[in-house]
Amino acid sequence: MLKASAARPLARLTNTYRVTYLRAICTRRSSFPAEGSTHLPDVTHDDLPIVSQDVGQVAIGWSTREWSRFHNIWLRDHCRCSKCFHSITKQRLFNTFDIPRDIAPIKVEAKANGLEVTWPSKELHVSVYPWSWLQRNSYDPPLKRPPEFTDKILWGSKIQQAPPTVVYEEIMADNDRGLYKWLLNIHEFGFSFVTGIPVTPEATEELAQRIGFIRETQYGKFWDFTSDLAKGDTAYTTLALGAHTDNTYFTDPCGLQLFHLLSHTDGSGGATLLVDGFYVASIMKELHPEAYMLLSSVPVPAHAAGEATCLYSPSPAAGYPVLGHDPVTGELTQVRWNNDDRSVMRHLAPDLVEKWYDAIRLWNGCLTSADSEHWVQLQPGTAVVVDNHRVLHGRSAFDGKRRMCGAYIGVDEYKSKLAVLREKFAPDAVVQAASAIPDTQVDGRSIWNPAL
Ligand SMILES: C[N+](C)(C)CCCC[C@H](N)C(=O)O
Ligand SMILES: O=C(O)CCC(=O)C(=O)O
Repeated sequence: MLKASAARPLARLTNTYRVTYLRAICTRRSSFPAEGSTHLPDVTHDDLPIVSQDVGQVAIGWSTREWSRFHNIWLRDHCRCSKCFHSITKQRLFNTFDIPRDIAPIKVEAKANGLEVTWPSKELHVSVYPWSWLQRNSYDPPLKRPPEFTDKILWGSKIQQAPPTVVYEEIMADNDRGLYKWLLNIHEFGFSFVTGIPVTPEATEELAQRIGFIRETQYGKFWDFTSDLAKGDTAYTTLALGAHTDNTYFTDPCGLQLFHLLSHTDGSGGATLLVDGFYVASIMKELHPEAYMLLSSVPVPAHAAGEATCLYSPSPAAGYPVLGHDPVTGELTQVRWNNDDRSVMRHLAPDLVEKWYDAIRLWNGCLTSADSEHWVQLQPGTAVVVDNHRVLHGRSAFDGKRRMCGAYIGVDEYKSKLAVLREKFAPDAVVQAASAIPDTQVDGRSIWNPAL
């Protein structure tokens, strides 16, 4: 258990690992502008905001109490007229560095479609910024934003009462509705089962490719494996594997991992373990904040060295902390944990060694608790996909002949497909509001898409 006396070594940790903002995370005190400090006002055409020019800035009065200020250079840099922004490729066309540092509008006007700014230039140059886009991107102050997307649903062992599941046929249907449901499951729960899959590697590979192209690694592209050590990894044995995330030895661990048990004969065991790393991290943050901070700041080196032709370790070589956070919002964004693949802990300050081992002991205790573990015996025809940045997986030991197939999908491919399906099935409020402005929707994608 970490004692108060850990404060002194942690002070050194503060310097070494820039723990200042991490400390804010652990004590739930954000050093970031408090999101939601201002309510998102509702702009309707009959009460346009008040706009005015300040020194170097444009001020927008959403209501008597709520104002936003945008720097002139920021507004000019974000012009999305057809001369400044390629409406098909969605790339910036003009040279940001041609903007005079002290640029100031000739005039600013509140129009039904948004803020209209006329800039000094040889030929008339007018920029239009939709009100909803300005509200979404207000930075001075940040305005309360509707939830970017559906929230994550943290779960423990009780998930077995209603595990997220989609039927194969739905996913494979051309209308993409089943595919969207599947990816929403993964976004919300960090995993999803798929039932009704033809029990072949070919059908399973086709299923994986509905999300995006398969991520090839030293284990091959689409894997069809058994306990024959065909590859130099304990996954290719009958051994039990504790809860882990894959690819801790890669700088960029895969985003999704799909497993489909094709057969298991002449033996038993080989049950699949799922643990919601975000759920377990939330418990650690509440019960063991100092341990949480260590797991969030001490880098953990890892390697994959079982193949003569490969010797993987991440960049930087020190690796990454078990718990990764968004440097802007401070939210937990990634769990990286595979104690079997962990390399020599050569970066620990001497007086942190025991504290770090205490921290991972607490972490392991929470991971392996009955409240966290969801065990399931996969059957041929049912696959499981896990978000490898959140959900840990493992398996019990087994004997007999066990054939498992599956694939990795890169995290960016997964998030890109989900974003494209969102455009189709759950268009963003800003995009909807801006669609009234002509020429903003090109090739089915708005130039005001919040992802740009
Ligand atoms: C390719 N397949 C998934 C079968 C095996 C992957 C090897 C697992 C490795 N120890 C890791 O944690 O990344
Ligand atoms: O064989 C299994 O069920 C899972 C193996 C595993 O954990 C892995 O390949 O990362």
